[in-house]
Amino acid sequence: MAKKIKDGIYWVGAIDWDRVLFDELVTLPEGTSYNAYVVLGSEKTALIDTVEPHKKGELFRNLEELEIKKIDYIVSNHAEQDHSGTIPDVLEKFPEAKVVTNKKCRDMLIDLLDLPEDAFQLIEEGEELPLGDKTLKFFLAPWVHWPETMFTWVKEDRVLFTCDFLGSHIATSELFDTTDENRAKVYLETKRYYAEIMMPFRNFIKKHLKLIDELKPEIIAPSHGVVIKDVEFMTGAYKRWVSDEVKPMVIIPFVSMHESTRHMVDFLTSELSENGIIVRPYNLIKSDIGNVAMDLVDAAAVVIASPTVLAGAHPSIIYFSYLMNGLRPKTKFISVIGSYGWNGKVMVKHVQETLKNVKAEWIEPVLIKGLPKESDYQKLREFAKELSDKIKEISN
Ligand SMILES: Cc1cc2nc3c(=O)[nH]c(=O)nc-3n(C[C@H](O)[C@H](O)[C@H](O)COP(=O)(O)O)c2cc1C
Repeated sequence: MAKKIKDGIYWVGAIDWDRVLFDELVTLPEGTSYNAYVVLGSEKTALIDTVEPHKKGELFRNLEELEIKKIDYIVSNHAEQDHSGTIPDVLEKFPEAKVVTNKKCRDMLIDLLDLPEDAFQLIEEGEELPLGDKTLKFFLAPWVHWPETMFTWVKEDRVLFTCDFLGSHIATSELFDTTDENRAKVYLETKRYYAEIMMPFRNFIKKHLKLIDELKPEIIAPSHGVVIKDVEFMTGAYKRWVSDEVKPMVIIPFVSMHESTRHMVDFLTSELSENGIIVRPYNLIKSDIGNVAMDLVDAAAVVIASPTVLAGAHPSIIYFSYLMNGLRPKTKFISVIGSYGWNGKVMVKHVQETLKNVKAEWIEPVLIKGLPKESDYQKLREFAKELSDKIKEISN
């Protein structure tokens, strides 16, 4: 069902209620949506992005419901197929339409969708495209996810289409973020989206949050999840996430085969809490990596806890470390603890090599042979004290 955002601006996307995994990587506890929009000017009609190809039927039904007979422009804000994948079908149905995007996005769409070069109309940063009584304006937003991403602004209505930026994976029949049912979910799922997708680009995002402050949109319409009316609340949350500030919190992602490392984790957890630090131990065998990523957004420290396995760290620890290395959180301190049978140093080296892009201060690891004994607990107590003091120092 098409949904009205403002006069002449409609949501025409699709809701994927039971999708559980995105990019074969990211879990979707709330499903997701692919938000396409139409902007009906007095002279021209623009479609803003499309939907995942398996949902194209819903997009076409929504266009029919609005009795759209002609599409002049298909604006592509981002080349990824969950937004662009139905462009070839739209072009087939509306052959007179031009795909409007920047040069980089055009080149990517040609590669990803095998579109012909003459299907495109290129725009530059700040260029305007008149639709009659409405005008589109384009802002390039390179690396606000991919290198070709851009935003589309409807000047007269103060609506900003930001594609993945400020989006959230939520399937809901409610269009806006303003219902009580949506509010709680929106904050959480927008943070999850930031953690899993946007965190590596936090320095680029800072610049584009400033652009949003300048534009002062009434409505932000991203390409996943709900349409945002409470712009200040959501950009305020994003500003905190991309800032250099951290919470006095330690995440302990851990694996333990025979409980030795787990005893270390339990002891460290209680020591750190006694020192007034928030602690989140995550058993990686049972945890949703998205929840861990959400805490990576603002935790001051990460202590990775692993037994030595096959002359390295446990594979689940390496999976996590690899993701953390790619997500590049603002974590200030990092360390490793764990139990070994005959050589624990190889485990530490394995983790450190995997985390080479994380720019945090390394705290001396604590390695224990077999089960922790009283002298080992003393080492962990000292480790907890050192870490807590460092965190408190930067929190004041
Ligand atoms: C499959 C397997 C492989 C292991 N490989 C190593 C190894 O390469 N080097 C080592 O020092 N210990 C190795 N160990 C011994 C464990 O590191 C040791 O038992 C440790 O205390 C286990 O910690 P946990 O109780 O937290 O699982 C291995 C143990 C298992 C079960």
